[in-house]
Amino acid sequence: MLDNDTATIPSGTRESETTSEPVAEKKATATAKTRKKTAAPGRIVRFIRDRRTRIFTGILLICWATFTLFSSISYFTSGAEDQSLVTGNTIAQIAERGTVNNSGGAFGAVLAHNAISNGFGVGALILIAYFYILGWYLLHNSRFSFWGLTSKSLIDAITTSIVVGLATYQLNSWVYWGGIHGYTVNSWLLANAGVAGAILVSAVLLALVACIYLNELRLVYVAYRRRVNAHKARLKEQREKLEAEKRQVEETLSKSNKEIDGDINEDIIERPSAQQQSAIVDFTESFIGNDIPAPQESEPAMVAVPYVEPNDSDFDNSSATKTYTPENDSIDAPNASDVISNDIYNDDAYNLNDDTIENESTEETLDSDDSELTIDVPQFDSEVHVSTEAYDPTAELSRFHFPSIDLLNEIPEQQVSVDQQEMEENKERIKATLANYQIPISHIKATVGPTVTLYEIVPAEGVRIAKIKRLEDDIALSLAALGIRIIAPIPGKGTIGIEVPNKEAQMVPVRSIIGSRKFQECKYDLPMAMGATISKDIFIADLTKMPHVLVAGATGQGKSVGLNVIIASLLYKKHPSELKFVLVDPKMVEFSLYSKLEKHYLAKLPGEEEPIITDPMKVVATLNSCCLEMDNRYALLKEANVRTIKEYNAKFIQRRLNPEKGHRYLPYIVMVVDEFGDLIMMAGKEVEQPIARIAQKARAVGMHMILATQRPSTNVITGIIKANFPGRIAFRVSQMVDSRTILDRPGANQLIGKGDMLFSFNGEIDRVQCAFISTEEVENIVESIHEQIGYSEAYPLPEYIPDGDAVSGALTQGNEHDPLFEEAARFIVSSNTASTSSLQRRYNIGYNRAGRLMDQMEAAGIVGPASGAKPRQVLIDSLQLERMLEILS
Ligand SMILES: Nc1ncnc2c1ncn2[C@@H]1O[C@H](COP(=O)(O)OP(=O)(O)OP(=O)(O)O)[C@@H](O)[C@H]1O
Repeated sequence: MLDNDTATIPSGTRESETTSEPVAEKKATATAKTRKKTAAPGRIVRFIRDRRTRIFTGILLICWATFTLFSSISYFTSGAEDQSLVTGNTIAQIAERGTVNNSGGAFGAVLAHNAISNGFGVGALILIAYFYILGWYLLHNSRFSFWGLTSKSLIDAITTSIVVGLATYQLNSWVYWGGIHGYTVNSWLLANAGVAGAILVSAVLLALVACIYLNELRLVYVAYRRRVNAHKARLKEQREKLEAEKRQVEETLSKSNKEIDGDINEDIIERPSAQQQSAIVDFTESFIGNDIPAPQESEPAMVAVPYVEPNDSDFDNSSATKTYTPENDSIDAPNASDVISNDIYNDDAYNLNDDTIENESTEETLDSDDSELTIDVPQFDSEVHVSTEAYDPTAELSRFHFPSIDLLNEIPEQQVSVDQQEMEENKERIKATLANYQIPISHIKATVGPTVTLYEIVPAEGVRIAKIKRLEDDIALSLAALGIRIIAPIPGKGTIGIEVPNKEAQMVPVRSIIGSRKFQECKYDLPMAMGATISKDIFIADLTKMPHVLVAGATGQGKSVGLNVIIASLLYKKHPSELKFVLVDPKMVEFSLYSKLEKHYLAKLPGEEEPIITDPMKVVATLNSCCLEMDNRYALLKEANVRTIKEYNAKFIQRRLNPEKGHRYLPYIVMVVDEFGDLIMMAGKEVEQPIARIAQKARAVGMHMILATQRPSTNVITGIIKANFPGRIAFRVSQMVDSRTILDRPGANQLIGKGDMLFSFNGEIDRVQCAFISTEEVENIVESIHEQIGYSEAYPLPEYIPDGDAVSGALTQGNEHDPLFEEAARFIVSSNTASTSSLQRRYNIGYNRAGRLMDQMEAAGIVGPASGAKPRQVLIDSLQLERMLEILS
């Protein structure tokens, strides 16, 4: 430290050392003295600021404050007895004289007496608090304003002393509650300024304290208001909720009553009186308000008792307003916690068709002399009547975000390769060629597209269109260009089009299509962004309208790119809960990239390892399984009384379909089969049949198919497939006959390749330049989805067991039962309904397998024989079944 100090001696001082020794010595001594003086306060400050000093002082202050607090509290209780001892004696004398009552001993008694009676009265407690706060700050090494805290505390203590002193001035007490200080100040004020003056001074002091703590007071007030407002909002919300629920219950009741009015058989029905009905509403309301009444004999036992059943599907915590049903003959009494849930499914609501309603939990019949209801209500095909919150299919993956558009490459628009001169020359050639055949034209206009330029001709009056059409080859010859296509006439335009390929084709980046406003705002159910038309319009088609698409084109013409664009555009628009793909790829390389989407977007057979199907035999099983899924979906639609998947899902979202009855949200399923021709060659009819079934029927249940093939020959695209695939995409094919197979007309053979395609739907043909998506872009999209949380597994397709194969043969011939036999038998017996469709739905199996199970149960004597449309009879109970299963095993 000293060394350092020496080092800072000014240079002038050092110079003088060399000139005169004695002067230098004097100066050095003086400097050292000054330095000593300045070093001393530095050390003190450092000592005070030292963390250890602060902690120790903090502890000391807190101990001191605690001792003073105890002594002061003790002083208030025992001070009167100690007063004579404390007054006029030193601490040593008090200790010598005898026992003091103060818990702080002689010292505590004197301390408290001086702080309270001789000091600030109860205001002394503020000073104790001051020591606590000070000690706390020091202990925690917190930054604070010492003088601010000290002055505020003093002002508080003085104010308290004066205000309390005035308030207790007349009080005949052993202690000055405002201390000597308060008493003296008030004596002076009362003597000189009167009572008004003394009150005014107290009021001014209180106002001063209020101003000092204004900010803190404001914060307290704001916090208080916030709590009050939050409480009000909560109350309001609860009130609204209760009102909404009450309205729903009333609506339901009135609907049910109307139905009852219509159908009740007068002989056996006692209709509830108006009084009973109002009691019912009250009863139901009290449940909704979580206030569950204990079952009482006089209470009307009637519909709409909310209850919660464990739900094994997506609908955890949902409750159902369930009433008496023929199956359970009773109502499960809810417990308080059960009733908290709001979601209500009530497919079963009002299926009252038996007599007395029983409360199962209490084993008591809820009837009384005047309120027993004997009701026979016809079974309605009751979809739901009460719904609260809509079901959100995306809830399970609510944090899923769609791939960003930035994952797609931004490719600057290329220069259009058709120059003005080329265009003019082509126009002249077309005119000249037509003139050679005496076809005058009144107008010609060119539109430059990404791959072709369209020359639109308006022929002079009286010219026959067929005449121009016949000149296709002549015009092509005169233009010396390949791939000329004549559209005569252009639908809806009244002109004739001649498409002439550009010398250089322009690529259409997928980003320009998917990122376009048209696509982003597109409301199609399954939008396929295809590319750009000749007039550079963005071309989007809705797969649900197609509803199945056939894609054909010679090798290397852009099929795979086209399929990737379709898949990518669907991924950009559909949430994983809304769409599933079944990807079939016999080439094994085209769709392998998508395997990472397994837990988000893919559907596969149970137990299947690979999410992309490559083995032709597995393709057969998968397609058949898709047929089962289609059948199951139809069964669900039928039960829900709707015709399309959209109506079904809408009903399900409104919670009008009970998941416990097998209903579920149905995602669209898009099956993409690449190299369909190879599959037909390998598996023939086995592949064709399920494809034809799906193509014929699956549209309504949201299952759509895209088949791609290099060989658009008639033995691949058979009549039955063609008839059921109205949407066709043709990339370039080598022969006109292939074009005819795929499009029913020539044209695809005149395309120029590299994504140049014809899109045909319902007889209308559009020439489109397919958007280009690179493998890297596909990878980016897949990766951005893969890295997000998905479902626990791929969407399970129903298990498919082929008819007549080894397994099924063994099952039936060798008297061996289906692996599901025991489970299914228990299900049938416990539910007391033996219907094949219920097995189908419950186990997600096909009709054949469910039928086989039923036959096996019939053979085992569990169910009776089939009797037309009626369900079979269940012949045994659970106990008998268990005994039978034991014997069978
Ligand atoms: N829309 C497009 N825009 C620009 N170039 C394209 C487009 N589509 C395809 N191409 C080019 O054509 C090449 C072959 O395309 P693609 O792999 O899709 O052909 P394919 O018809 O699937 O062939 P194969 O049947 O042999 O698999 C691509 O690598 C690409 O260079």
